[in-house]
Amino acid sequence: MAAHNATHAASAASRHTGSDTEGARDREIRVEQRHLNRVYRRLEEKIHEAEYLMNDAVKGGQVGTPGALAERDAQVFRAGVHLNRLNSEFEDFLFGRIDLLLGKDGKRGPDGAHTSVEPADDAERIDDSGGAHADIAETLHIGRLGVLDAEYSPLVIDWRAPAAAPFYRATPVAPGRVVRRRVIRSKGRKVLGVEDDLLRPELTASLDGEPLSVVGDGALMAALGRARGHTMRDIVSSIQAEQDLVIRAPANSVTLVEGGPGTGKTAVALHRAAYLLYQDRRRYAGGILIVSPTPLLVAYTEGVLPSLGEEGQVAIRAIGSLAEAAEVAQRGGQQGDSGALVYDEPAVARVKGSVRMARVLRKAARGALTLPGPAPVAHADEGGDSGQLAFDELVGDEAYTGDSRGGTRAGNGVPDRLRVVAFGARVELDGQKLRQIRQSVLSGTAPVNLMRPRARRLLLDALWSASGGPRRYQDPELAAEAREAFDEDITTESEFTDFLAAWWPELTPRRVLAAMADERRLARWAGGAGGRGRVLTQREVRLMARSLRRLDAAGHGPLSVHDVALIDELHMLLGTPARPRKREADPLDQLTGLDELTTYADRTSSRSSRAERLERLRDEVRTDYAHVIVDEAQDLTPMQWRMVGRRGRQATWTVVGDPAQSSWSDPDEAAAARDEALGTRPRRRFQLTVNYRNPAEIAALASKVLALAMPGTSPPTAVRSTGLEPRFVVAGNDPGAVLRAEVRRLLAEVDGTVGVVVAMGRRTEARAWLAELTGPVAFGGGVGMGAGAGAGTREAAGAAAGVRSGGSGRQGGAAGTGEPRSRVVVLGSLEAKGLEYDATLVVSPAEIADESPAGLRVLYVALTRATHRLTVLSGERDEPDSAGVPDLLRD
Ligand SMILES: Nc1ncnc2c1ncn2[C@@H]1O[C@H](COP(=O)(O)OP(=O)(O)OP(=O)(O)O)[C@@H](O)[C@H]1O
Repeated sequence: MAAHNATHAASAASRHTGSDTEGARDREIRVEQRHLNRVYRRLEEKIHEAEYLMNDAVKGGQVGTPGALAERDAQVFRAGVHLNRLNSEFEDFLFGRIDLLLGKDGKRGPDGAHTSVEPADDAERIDDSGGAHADIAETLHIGRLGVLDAEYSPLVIDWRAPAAAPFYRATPVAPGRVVRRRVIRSKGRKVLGVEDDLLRPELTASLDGEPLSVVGDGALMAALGRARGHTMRDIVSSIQAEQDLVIRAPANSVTLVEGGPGTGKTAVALHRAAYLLYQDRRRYAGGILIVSPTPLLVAYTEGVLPSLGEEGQVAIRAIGSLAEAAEVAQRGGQQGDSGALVYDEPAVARVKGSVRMARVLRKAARGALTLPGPAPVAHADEGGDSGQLAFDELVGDEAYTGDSRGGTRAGNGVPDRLRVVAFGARVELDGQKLRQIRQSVLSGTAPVNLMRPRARRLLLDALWSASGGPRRYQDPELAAEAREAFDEDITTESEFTDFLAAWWPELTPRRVLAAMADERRLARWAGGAGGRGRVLTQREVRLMARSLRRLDAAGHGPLSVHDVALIDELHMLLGTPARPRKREADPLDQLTGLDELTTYADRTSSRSSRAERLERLRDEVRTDYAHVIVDEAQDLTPMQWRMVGRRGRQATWTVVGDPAQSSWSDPDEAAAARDEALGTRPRRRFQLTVNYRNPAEIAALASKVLALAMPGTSPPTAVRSTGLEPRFVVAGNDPGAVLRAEVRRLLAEVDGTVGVVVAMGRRTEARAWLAELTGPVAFGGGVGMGAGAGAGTREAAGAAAGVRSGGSGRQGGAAGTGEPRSRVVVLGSLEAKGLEYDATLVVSPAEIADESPAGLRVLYVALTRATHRLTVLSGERDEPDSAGVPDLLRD
């Protein structure tokens, strides 16, 4: 390659940023418009082809053999899918273009583009004065789907194809063949704008004999400056090189991605899912699971994959709705299918999330066999200690001491004696014998509900012995016959079947969890083997038992986010029969080859509505995903890692997170659980370093908290600056009035959303303070710590998610109307995870920091949510200085 000569940089390609910008821009827009018109003409041809195929197939299948009919169905289906896809208009179907030098070899890939990454040796010419010149040898347009023209030349390259990689990867330091990278903004069939990056400024490049034109300031800034919508947008047109490396990383292992706030981890995770499906659709037909921390973040992000043409095989689930839907959803309650929305207070969350719970649950799953039959529903008082459950006075295994109060039932209502009549004689097993049998069965390792057949067999053996049967029949054959008749005699008697149902009941995870609301019982289950080594302290037992009193005896009632992992663990220990998985065969897999214009979304969207598909995903018990993506991985507790791990035993993984934002108090314990979930698979690590969300002014303030929370950790570099410093205000005697005034101020300053982030325990109060603001305010999903599920409705989650876009909201919708109703969101600090707002108002940093052992890291999250403006409101506890700057945020 010829050496680059910096002295020619100024005279290189013609950059239009001055007064001639508009003319040049219009000219370039016209050029791209012509190309887009060609693309749409080609798409229309494909639509006609598809329609023709469809009609032809329908006609051709009127008569014929079953084989011909099947062929017709396949053809009709395929054509329908085409039509469906082609008819769906993208906001920006075509979004990129790269102009390339001649490649090293002349080889072309399947999409018709040259494959060589490096330029040919003679791609550049050096003139007498040492200046480098080159002709553009190849121009590629990048879009959401690949389109070939009638001669099989590429009109549009799919963004995930190898040929599109240079669009994302090329930098001025390592440009490869790329001379100019262009981002094209279009809506439907109309090109609205172009932004260029020149990657070889030292080169004088020409295209078709004309100097290469360069318009605008570059793709990224254009993308970041654009108004944001109500939900997360894809970043397909401005993926940066370090992000692209993650998106396209090979998936045969574990991809671990770390990066500070706003570095695009969530965006990258979503694009990676789309990329993996494109790369190997057959392999990922097994499904991709994306685990998200909150329903709010799910609602915010779930539109990204459909915008990339993918959704059918990707399930985005909040960690609180990951367990089997039937277990999590409460009947007749507020939760519906949003999963758990209740947050436990930090001390309780710490107990429930700890890996020690696995030992407690193992004991509970066995011990719960001696719970009485379903107790009458008794709703506990949510608020305090007064909630007593119907089975509060009951005791567990210790009841079996041969004391047979009440005939055949122990004081706890569980039978402690079995009396049956066989062959006309009464046969009986006493409490001690029954205990022996139970212990013998429980010495096995099978799930408790699946041990019942063995328990039944041992009971029959014991009854046979007690009846004297073995002594009466010397001849083995006669003995076997008599035993068979004996068993049949007994097992058809209701005494026996009723006994078995009560003595070895089928347990549900909810019921066992609810049983832990009894402090004495829980203390026993948490007692450690042989009374040695208590698993939970007395205080932990008390806290946990109290938190479970929101469930009735059968386990109905709202689950907390942390309860869900316990339910899932119990599900495994009990072996509640799983509903069969309704796995869909991909009908196109059987056809030859996949057309460049189809995706799985095509194939499914013609068959069922999106809602139905989501419903189906929710109903499935999936333990065999092909790839698992964990977002905000730093927040998973050890028990949650166990739950997620069970869903990806055979999977490859992508794990994205930021230790500095972890709300979990014991990162070492969580890391050990994570390692166990990921097993011995090799790891590939990536670091994202650029903050695309926060302006430098806000990032600088947040980095002060980072220095306290994680000394020695470098914050990511903010990519832009607004000149707007964070504002500090002291609440004084009337915090409500000050808060309202500050919110009004922010509403006037930004066009879009305002997120008010408060300590979890302050949410109800903050909501009341803001209720006086004109119009109601949307509140974050979730409910008060340990309180009822008042605000945890789907509507609240939806409303909050709907306005939480973090963009300026100028794109229209309620955010653009100036109505406070849908522009202000009140969130607890834990609910703010992953979200972003145009402006954020953080109320009392000290209160947020003091709320849990991980409080400083939670505060770091709160301070990094704003895309434009940040206000910090301090109370006395914050010890603000004369400028209102709280102690925690001073230098
Ligand atoms: N390459 C990019 N081009 C345009 N916008 C981008 C790019 N990368 C990230 N962004 C934007 O930056 C914002 C932050 O991205 P994202 O939420 O994925 O970051 P994150 O690392 O998950 O943050 P956090 O850790 O705070 O949750 C989003 O608005 C996203 O669209």
